[in-house]
Amino acid sequence: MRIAEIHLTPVAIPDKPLLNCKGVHQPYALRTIIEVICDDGTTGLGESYGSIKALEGLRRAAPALRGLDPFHLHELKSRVAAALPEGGGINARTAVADHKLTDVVTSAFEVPCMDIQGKMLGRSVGDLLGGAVRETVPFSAYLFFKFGAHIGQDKDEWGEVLTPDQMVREAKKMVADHGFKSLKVKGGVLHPDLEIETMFKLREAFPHHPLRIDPNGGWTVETAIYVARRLEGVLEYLEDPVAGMDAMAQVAAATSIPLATNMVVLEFDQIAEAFTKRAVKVVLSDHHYWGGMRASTHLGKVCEVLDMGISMHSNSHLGITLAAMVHVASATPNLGYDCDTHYPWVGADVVEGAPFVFRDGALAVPRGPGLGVTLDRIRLAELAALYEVAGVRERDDTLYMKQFDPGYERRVPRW
Ligand SMILES: O=C([O-])C(=O)C[C@H](O)[C@@H](O)C(=O)[O-]
Ligand SMILES: [Mg+2]
Repeated sequence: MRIAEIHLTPVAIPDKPLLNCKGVHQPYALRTIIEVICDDGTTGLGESYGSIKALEGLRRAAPALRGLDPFHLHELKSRVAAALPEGGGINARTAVADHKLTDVVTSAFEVPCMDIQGKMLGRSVGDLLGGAVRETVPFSAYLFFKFGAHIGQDKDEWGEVLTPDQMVREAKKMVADHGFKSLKVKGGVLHPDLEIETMFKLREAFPHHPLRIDPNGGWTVETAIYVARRLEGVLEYLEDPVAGMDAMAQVAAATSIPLATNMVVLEFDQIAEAFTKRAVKVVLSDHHYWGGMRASTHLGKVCEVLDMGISMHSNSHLGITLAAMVHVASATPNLGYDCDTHYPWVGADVVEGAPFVFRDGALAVPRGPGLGVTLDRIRLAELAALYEVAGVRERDDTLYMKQFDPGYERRVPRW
């Protein structure tokens, strides 16, 4: 059995005007849907970034994968590395949010290859990753401050969320809709004192929910230490309060709150430094840039050995990604925190039916062979058509923010 064909379909998904320290989400988030078809007709599904750089990498690598045995995942990586242009090779960082293009592209094709393997064997991807150690995977509510509406559109169902009380209202809706048992706030948006007040109000409204805040490196070391001192005993972890490993180490030394990251530890080479400098206590995995689903479970093992915790990062995504995330989470024994997901913010999908319904904040691990999801061609065609008219080709939260506030400047740190 060999790979015969690969189809790459960029899609646009309607998104909400969610705020972060760089700006605001555009009306559409971009993804690429990947279909890998073997010579016997077995098809594997994947989902990755939709940026120009990622698409370019996927398009370059795809022809080099023809003839590959879908079980040969080491060869997959070497073929991908060889197919990417110099500078996009194994050691080069890229515009894909600073991730190695080789890892991004390898991962994008590893998922459909493992979907194919599972379909051939009649086993789930979780089984191929060592077997699920849990039948359901818990997620946290991913809470955002947000504008009430996109430019030129009517107010969305969530309305404006720009105050601590409005955030509590958003959290109540998220929890009522999906039953989440922990709460993550995207911070770095309002003045830190208001974000501290937000966390206290969430604590009051949800006395038993673990809480986290993630300003994406948007605070100075001084601000981060100030916030951490105020929130001692309130947070389960503080995610990327500051930018850079040394700054993280400075903050870590000043607080007992564990620091988590998806910004300073993005690849295996960075773990030793984070460990030595005691900069990070919890690493957020993400199969899209850690090199795939298998690599993500290996990351779990490394964290276990180093006595670090492991959690899971997300970006705006659809159901194929969610299936992969759930399988990885199910097969990572030491995953000790509820995973992130943007899924509740996305009002569309490309998979058939509604396979992902949160119960008590958790998703059942799909049982079907492979990933356990089926492509809905009508939905795929709709989102592919949306990509053509969306007018968005790159994520640029700052550029879009300038449409709301022409004087807005991106500053890191912001506060
Ligand atoms: O944990 C994180 O850093 C993220 O989820 C990154 C995302 O890009 C988030 O900041 C967003 O969607 O605005
Ligand atoms: Mg983060």
